[in-house]
Amino acid sequence: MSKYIDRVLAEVKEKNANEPEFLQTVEEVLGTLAPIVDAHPEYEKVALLERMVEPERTIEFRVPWVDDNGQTHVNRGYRVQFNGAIGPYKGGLRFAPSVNLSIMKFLGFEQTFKNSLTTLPMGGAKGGSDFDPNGKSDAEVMRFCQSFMTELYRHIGPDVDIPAGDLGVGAREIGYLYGQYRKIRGAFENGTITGKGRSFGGSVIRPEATGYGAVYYVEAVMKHENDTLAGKTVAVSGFGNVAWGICKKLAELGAKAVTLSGPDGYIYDPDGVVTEEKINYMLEMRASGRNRVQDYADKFGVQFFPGEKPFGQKVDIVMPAAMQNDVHMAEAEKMVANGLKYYIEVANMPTTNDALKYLMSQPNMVVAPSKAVNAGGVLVSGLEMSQNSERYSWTAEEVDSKLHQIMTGIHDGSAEVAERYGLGYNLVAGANLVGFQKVADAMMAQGIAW
Ligand SMILES: NC(=O)C1=CN([C@@H]2O[C@H](COP(=O)(O)OP(=O)(O)OC[C@H]3O[C@@H](n4cnc5c(N)ncnc54)[C@H](O)[C@@H]3O)[C@@H](O)[C@H]2O)C=CC1
Ligand SMILES: O=C(O)CCC(=O)C(=O)O
Repeated sequence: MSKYIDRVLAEVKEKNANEPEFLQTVEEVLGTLAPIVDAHPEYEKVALLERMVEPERTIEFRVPWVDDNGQTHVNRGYRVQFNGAIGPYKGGLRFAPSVNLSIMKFLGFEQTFKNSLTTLPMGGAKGGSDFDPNGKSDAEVMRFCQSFMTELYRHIGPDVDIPAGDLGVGAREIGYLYGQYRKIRGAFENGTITGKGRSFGGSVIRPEATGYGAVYYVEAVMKHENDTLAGKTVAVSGFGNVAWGICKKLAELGAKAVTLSGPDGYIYDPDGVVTEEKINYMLEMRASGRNRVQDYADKFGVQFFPGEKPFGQKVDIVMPAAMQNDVHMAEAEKMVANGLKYYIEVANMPTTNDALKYLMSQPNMVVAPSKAVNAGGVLVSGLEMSQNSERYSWTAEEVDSKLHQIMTGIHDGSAEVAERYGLGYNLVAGANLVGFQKVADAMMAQGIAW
């Protein structure tokens, strides 16, 4: 690794010692950038990396709300506007008790390179709150969203910053957030939020986009490996929005997800989550707010493994699609022992750095990085922004074909750049190098404005 990268990493560790998730992603990304950074000694003089690891702006605010019993609660809200060099800030909002500044910064940093990979003009941001929508009534979620937006609105706009959903924020929350934004702004400025309902400017395929995009990426991997998706078994974790899109597209293409998971454990369904009834039931489980995957096992009479993760099942493909750091060394060792060939990250940073390195060191394993694999969500959000600007809606075929084409391009572009730098079929390094280069070029061209 270059001396410059080493120095910046050491400084980041010192400055952000209490932000483990942020340090983890910075270490992972910077650890792959030497081929470009070494070829550009001019980066050091203008402190390009030092600027890239510091958010342009971090907003932290109080979110008071009243529950159904009249009791007031206070949560903490965040928006981290990480890097706006290639476009307005763009990235989702996460509502989960685990949300803190470290998690917001890791997600904003990742989002910057992911958005660059999509080829669309979007900078990187992330936001959210330590509010847990699970177990809350609709009215409580609405009051929370209204209070959250009452502060957030002054920091966002169609050319400034465009939030969307992420973990814990789906169509319902986006509706409430946009309703309050419209009220405060006094204008139908729907290009400020994506993931909206169809009746007020949402794009077709946005709910499915992250999962569909991930499967399109897997198709491109299969093509590279002279293999096919049809007939493959897949271990999926999570049962939320992204897992749902994955299951739908896999079923359509003749493969099957055989596991789903939640905080309570995982289910194993040997027939696959392939029928319309099972796939639709995932939506019901998510909407119930119970956050329990055991309900699937009870309804369809399949095995439930309480307190366990699904990664030890012998399958053809593993796709973690729930939380960060779901896969540690113990899970990685099980996958290797099972002879797994395809490890496809979907959730943001689902793998610890030591487990990721271990998996990447296996000669017969293909490892695909989340910032490329899950880019379909923000990509269709970008297409939603285009449609809102045009005041026009594209058809499902138009959106889906753009999604398919760009996801294939993300895979092929990452593979090509990794080969060019002599790294072989290294999709992790390839994605980082492609994502970084565009942001670096834009920052260099814009001077030391930030
Ligand atoms: N929604 C989107 O468009 C995008 C989401 N992502 C990432 O994909 C992942 C999943 O997001 P969504 O499906 O949107 O969220 P979601 O809120 O719809 O679902 C999250 C899932 O994770 C499960 N989960 C929560 N805590 C868990 C735990 N401790 N152990 C195991 N499972 C747990 C929940 O039960 C739920 O099934 C997240 O990492 C998110 O950042 C990435 C790109 C876009
Ligand atoms: O659609 C978006 O803007 C957000 C997507 C997102 O949060 C992500 O890519 O992690």
